[in-house]
Amino acid sequence: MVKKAGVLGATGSVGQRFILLLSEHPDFELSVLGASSRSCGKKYKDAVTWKQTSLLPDAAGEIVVHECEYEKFKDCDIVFSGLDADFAGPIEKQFVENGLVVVSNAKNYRRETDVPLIVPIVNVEHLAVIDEKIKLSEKNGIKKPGFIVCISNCSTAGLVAPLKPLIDSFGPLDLITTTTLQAISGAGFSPGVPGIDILDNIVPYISGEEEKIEWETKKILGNFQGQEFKPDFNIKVSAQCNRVAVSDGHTECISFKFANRPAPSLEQVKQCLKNYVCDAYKLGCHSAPKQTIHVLEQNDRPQPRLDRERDNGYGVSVGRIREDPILDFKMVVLSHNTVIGAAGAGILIGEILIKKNLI
Ligand SMILES: NC(=O)C1=CN([C@@H]2O[C@H](COP(=O)(O)OP(=O)(O)OC[C@H]3O[C@@H](n4cnc5c(N)ncnc54)[C@H](OP(=O)(O)O)[C@@H]3O)[C@@H](O)[C@H]2O)C=CC1
Ligand SMILES: N[C@@H](CC(=O)OP(=O)(O)O)C(=O)O
Repeated sequence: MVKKAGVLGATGSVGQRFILLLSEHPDFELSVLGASSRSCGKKYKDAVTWKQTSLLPDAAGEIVVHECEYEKFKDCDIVFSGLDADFAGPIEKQFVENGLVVVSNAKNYRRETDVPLIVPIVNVEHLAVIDEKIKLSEKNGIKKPGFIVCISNCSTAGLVAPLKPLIDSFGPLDLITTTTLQAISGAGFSPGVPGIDILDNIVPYISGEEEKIEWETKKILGNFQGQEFKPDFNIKVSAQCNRVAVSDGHTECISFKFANRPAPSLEQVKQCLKNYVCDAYKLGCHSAPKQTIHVLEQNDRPQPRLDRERDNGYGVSVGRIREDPILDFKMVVLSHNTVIGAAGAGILIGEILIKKNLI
């Protein structure tokens, strides 16, 4: 059965990507849109400053935008949130308390010990916590409890995607370093990155980003007991983040060292990444990438403009895999920040929730 979907923050960078991905999606019907009081009461086509390279879908353009009040969304089976993090906290909390299922891009609840932080091509197993939550609520007489699932930071998604299969095959990592080259769309549209700052330039600072990558990686690569997540604090992660003049697609130069000796060979690392099939694909999810990790052998790839659309933006590209004279290996990773790093991840999580009968 097709599920009714709402979108919070529908006019923003992530929200617009949600609109594109939900229009003509076989599992979801786009039904309610929410944004700030600046947009509410207007048709979506009049409220939004559309910045996607695909045209605004006609049907979505006619939907009237509401304020982000849960009553307006009460018929939704799932609500995807692309809200500005300054406002997401209380809004999403109120939605969950009133029985709604929220899949959020905002950072506000990512560190809660009982909230799954999901990269849907990496740690689907963490959704077991939701299963437990639902069973417990049902025992207490609550039929359809609300819950929230958080989507990770976009650079964190690109980092953990190739590392998880390596950990599964060769054991834990000891050290990880990443230097990011992040696209402009990652900074959102209100106000967004001013042209004068980014043209002919690189900005070597993104507020809060390094801390998020360093912490979220440990939760996603960690475990859970009962309903509580146990981040893997044994992994040491160091991130340096830069904004570059690219529209979409975050690039990361990553180095890493395994905890166990001897480390695998270069060939074993490449083969492991090539062979990885994510659980979402095994579940038969519509948007799951057929090839989760694209291992590129050309010396000058991946490149954002050429490689970000692999598997419709749900696949991650990895190139220049080589031995590292300080750590074990280094490589360059490219992931689409608003697809597998944000809205696409949300949609894929929604598809997984359906497959697992959690919505
Ligand atoms: N861009 C990316 O690649 C990624 C973004 N994220 C996260 O996703 C979220 C959205 O980011 P992004 O799309 O880039 O941000 P934008 O600034 O582009 O969009 C923000 C959205 O929030 C709405 N909004 C702002 N204030 C309010 C309010 N007071 N009440 C209700 N709605 C409000 C805006 O509506 P209006 O147009 O009416 O002002 C707009 O729809 C953020 O939490 C961000 O950190 C996460 C991963 C990646
Ligand atoms: N900070 C990211 C996007 C983002 O908003 O991340 P988060 O959801 O972790 O706040 C970027 O600039 O590219």
